[in-house]
Amino acid sequence: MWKSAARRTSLRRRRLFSSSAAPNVADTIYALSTAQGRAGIAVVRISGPACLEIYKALCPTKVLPKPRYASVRTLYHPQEPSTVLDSEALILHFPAPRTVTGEDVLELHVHGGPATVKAVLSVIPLCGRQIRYADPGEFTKRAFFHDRLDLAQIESLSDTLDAETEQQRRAAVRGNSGALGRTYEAWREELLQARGEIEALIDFSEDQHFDESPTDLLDNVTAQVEDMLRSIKAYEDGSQRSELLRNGIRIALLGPPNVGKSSLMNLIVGREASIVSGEAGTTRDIVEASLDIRGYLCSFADTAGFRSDASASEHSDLNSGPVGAVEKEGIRRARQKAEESDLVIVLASVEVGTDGPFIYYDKETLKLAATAESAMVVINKADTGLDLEEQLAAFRQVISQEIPALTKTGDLITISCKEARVPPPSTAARRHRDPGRIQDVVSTLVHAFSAMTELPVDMQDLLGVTERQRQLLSQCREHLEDYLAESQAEEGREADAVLAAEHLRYAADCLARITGKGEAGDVEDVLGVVFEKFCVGK
Ligand SMILES: Nc1nc2c(ncn2[C@@H]2O[C@H](COP(=O)(O)OP(=O)(O)OP(=O)(O)O)[C@@H](O)[C@H]2O)c(=O)[nH]1
Repeated sequence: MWKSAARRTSLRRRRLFSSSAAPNVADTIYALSTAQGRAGIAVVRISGPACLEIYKALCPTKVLPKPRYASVRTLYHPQEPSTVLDSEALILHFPAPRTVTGEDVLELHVHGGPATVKAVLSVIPLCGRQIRYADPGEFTKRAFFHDRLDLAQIESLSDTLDAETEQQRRAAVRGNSGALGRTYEAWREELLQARGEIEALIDFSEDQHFDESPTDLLDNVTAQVEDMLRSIKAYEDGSQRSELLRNGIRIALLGPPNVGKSSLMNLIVGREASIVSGEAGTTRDIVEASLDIRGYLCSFADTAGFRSDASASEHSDLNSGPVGAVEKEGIRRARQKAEESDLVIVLASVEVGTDGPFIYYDKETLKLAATAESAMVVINKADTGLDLEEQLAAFRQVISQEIPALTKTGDLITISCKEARVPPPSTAARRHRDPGRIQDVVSTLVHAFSAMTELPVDMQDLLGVTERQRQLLSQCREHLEDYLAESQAEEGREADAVLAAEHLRYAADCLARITGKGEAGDVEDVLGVVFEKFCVGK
């Protein structure tokens, strides 16, 4: 029963490829599956009908190893039997169909010296006919073709190979299990079933007896669709979180000129990415730097200092001179950067004016931070040693009263980039001290990242939802919303069951495109996008 179902799926998948896009499975493909260069071992993977022929040509005197068991063999040149290519290679044979590609697979684990690898790779095409080096991603394409993986799994495989940070890896493995594909497929079948029932009712209700009235049936389907819509919204939300992990969290550093934005960014990224100078307005354009902060990929943007009219009138001794055209453009870009960022750090500083010490900040930067998904406020130059209790209390009030959303990520952090830059007296002290309290900023950032990307334990699979899947899910959601609009009778208008059923079909098609069960044209488009990132040997 299972076998015939699997065979049907496989045949259907074969039909989905046009002749130009289908992998030529009559060819046997091979490739180095480990990285290029000198290594302890190198793995050559072979897939296709000529696996046994290749084995016999390379190891003429020894029987084929037991399936899935590793055996040591000497590899010989297929045309010069006395030439040994590798005296001790490990061979694994996986017979079709339950293999990574769905075909016969042979793995040669050879010594990883470049000459050995080159020698083995060069003789494989001599072992039989229609044997060639694999195209990028061809092993995975064959796995899809033979229904061993769905497209959601292939995307997560691609993400797993690309993962550079711990959090990217965590998001990628969530899609590997196939759970996402099973959910999409279950939803699709549910929609097709509902559509079938509605259509049967339209076609036959007049001459046959049905247990359910058309209204009851539409009501039941409506309840199902509403349920599914809730789940789809959760999946769309999950994808936004996983995108933050996958593509990195964008952080904009905002504040007036000279408060220490470049100094803070350099300290966090650990290098002189941005110019630090006592001259106000040094940073005119966006300076960006990417780094891994405790497993999270982040992209920091140092921006031009804001000088708005409000702060100019309040702190006339710091805001001297009119704002020129270049500075204006810098501020415009900073504003745009802030709007595109996931997290905004507003930097203020302790300054001493003619009337004594004060906290120098720019109100527009606070407002921009309030509209960001996450924000934090940092006060720099806390090394002045001045008593600022009163000013701090007033500043807190500005934040909590005028921009209450800003307080959601916690209290103000006071730091000193200057003290952080002065090397502590000894190595031991360096290990234990953080004189400028820069680590407080880093810890608060990590806390914010975790809140922005966190999902309940039972929803962790949603971290595997990719941007491509999200777009199709949102199209699916729109069709389901259209179904709801169409299926509900309003005053003066009867529900149109035919149109409603069509919306269910469109919604089901979107789900089919996620897993690769769509129509031929769709699948080929999607394959192009999904496979373009794959390397040879995968
Ligand atoms: N006292 C003191 N000075 C600091 C501190 N951090 C930075 N500075 C000084 O403040 C000045 C401005 O620092 P930057 O990091 O260039 O400030 P910025 O906000 O990037 O400046 P713009 O590029 O003009 O917007 C430099 O002279 C720094 O040495 C600090 O914690 N304490």
